[in-house]
Amino acid sequence: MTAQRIDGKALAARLQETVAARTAGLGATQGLRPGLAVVLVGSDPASQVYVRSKRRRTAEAGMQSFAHELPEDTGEAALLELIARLNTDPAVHGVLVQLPLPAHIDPMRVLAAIDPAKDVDGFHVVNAGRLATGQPGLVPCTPLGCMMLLRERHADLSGLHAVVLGRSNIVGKPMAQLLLAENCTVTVVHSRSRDLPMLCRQADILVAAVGRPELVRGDWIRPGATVIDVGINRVVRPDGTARLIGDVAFDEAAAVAGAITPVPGGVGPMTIACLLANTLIASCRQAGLPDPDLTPAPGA
Ligand SMILES: Nc1nc(=O)c2c([nH]1)NC[C@@H]1CN(c3ccc(C(=O)N[C@@H](CCC(=O)O)C(=O)O)cc3)C=[N+]21
Ligand SMILES: [Mg+2]
Repeated sequence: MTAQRIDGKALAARLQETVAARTAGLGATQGLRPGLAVVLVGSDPASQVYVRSKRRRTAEAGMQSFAHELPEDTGEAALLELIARLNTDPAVHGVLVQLPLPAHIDPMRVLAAIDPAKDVDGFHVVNAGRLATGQPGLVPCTPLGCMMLLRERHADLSGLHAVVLGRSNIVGKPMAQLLLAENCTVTVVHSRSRDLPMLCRQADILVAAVGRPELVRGDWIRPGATVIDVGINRVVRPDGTARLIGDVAFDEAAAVAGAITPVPGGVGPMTIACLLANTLIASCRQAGLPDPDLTPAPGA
């Protein structure tokens, strides 16, 4: 048996197209142009690549992109001051501070400073609390993208057993909340869990988000399960070139699973498309407009 490959790159392109169409509509009917500010502190090369890619996709969607690149030795106070300015800037509807931050800056303080209405990462405790209590807010991009990928395979998740491997605030915990809201039975497992392979084998849906290259082997997968691989691990080949691998040993898992997302081309592209979707949603709410319809136009 070979699993269905869930194509995140194609789904992300479709979502981005829909977001771009709705963005153009907002401009034409409301004179409103969504704006996203992306803040990068320091010069971590991987972060620079991600941030550049976010800016390019923001512009492609017809949104305004505001770039703020601060030196590595920027103080926490200066960063908080910038966030305060972005919070009150009417042209800015979304604020994203790229993580990780340099060690001398407390990420919790920084995330707490972002206006929850502009928190397009969905990392503010107010948005985390809204998600946990079933109230409308902004949902973290990676788990939101994972839910859209799951919908490619499952019309209804009700009653399915979902196992989330990883308990981070940015993926594992919000992922568990979203699955619970879709009536899954949810188990969250992590590095201290006893017998990880046995626990993962219970999963109709397995979401791997631990950041350990190819931790999940073929014999951890229940036959026919849907596997969502959130891992983005950069590994260097013997010849010195780099490649990306997931948290799941793809070939082994694909031989057992019913459906699986690849790395690259799975969750990663959906994360950025959902960032644009969140920026559009935040813009509409700040303008007092209803949420945009993000289901693709017929034939798209
Ligand atoms: N405040 C904040 N918000 C984030 O959303 C955030 C962050 N900080 N820090 C870093 C992580 C990582 N992240 C990715 C986004 C897209 C891809 C992506 O598009 N990946 C492509 C491949 C890209 C490549 O080739 O390097 C793929 O999987 O196909 C990956 C990783 C967002 N992050
Ligand atoms: Mg991917």
